[in-house]
Amino acid sequence: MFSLRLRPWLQSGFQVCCVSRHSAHKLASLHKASTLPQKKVQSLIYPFSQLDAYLDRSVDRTAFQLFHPSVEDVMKAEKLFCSSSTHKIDYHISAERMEQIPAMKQPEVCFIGRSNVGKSSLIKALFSLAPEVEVRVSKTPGHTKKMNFFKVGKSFTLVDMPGYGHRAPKDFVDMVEPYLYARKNLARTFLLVDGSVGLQTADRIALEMCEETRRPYVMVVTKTDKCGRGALLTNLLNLQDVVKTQTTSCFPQPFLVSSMEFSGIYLLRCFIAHITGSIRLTDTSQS
Ligand SMILES: Nc1nc2c(ncn2[C@@H]2O[C@H](COP(=O)(O)OP(=O)(O)OP(=O)(O)O)[C@@H](O)[C@H]2O)c(=O)[nH]1
Ligand SMILES: [Mg+2]
Repeated sequence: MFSLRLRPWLQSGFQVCCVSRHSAHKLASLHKASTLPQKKVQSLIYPFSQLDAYLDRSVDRTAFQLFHPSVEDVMKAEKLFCSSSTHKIDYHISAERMEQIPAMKQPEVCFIGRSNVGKSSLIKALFSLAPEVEVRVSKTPGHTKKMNFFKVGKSFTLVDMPGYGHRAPKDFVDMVEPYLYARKNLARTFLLVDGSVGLQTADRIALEMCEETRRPYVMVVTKTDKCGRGALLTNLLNLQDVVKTQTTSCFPQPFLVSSMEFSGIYLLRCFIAHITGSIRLTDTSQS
């Protein structure tokens, strides 16, 4: 069904990545990345721009570009992700139960998703400008066992959650659900879905759980470097249809990221800075 919405000449074998993994570590900062050709910088900041050309003209693109800040705003947000003596980015605490988490004033955002979907890798990529912050990632599903809190100065807190599904902690639901329902300063939940395999049954269950909480959440499509454009677009359109027809609290724009190649990381930093009230966007009328 979705193939009708892709350009017929799209070959699914083409990789989405535009940057070799070799140079990926240099891309932690947009300042450094801006030495790359303009077109590459654009597609690193706004990953959807790479896919746009492969979509049939009949497809409505609006939802994919709702949050489209200026490069200046993206740069402004980047500063928040750099540690300094007055703005420390630090691991804060780990907890297995809601009662173990102290109340905090600063807004919080959390990352949930299936085991191995790339939650910890995404937080590590977001914190790549503060490499002293240790975020553990692993090839083995079920690696993150507790809710891990990271403070970004006095601006906001990021929470890395254990995954659900394969090898998830047995008490995952007891651990995470009360947090999603009751955490007062939770500004947004980011629900991660693996872009190379698309929406799975466990993802649909998580989506329902997010809907039940009636709190705002956002879909993040991970590992966009891992499959061809055809497969990624098919999975993305499928997800978009689910968001459009079956959700009420989900932000209509899914965020595309590759934590390996930093694509989409700058935009997500800016979105987090924006929704936590940490920056004021200068100009959205042109976007
Ligand atoms: N190709 C590719 N691999 C990725 C990406 N993000 C994560 N991975 C890989 O996916 C595996 C799992 O990554 P994690 O970040 O530990 O996943 P997680 O969701 O935190 O997993 P749990 O803590 O077990 O729930 C690791 O081998 C990562 O290197 C990505 O953007 N691209
Ligand atoms: Mg993890």
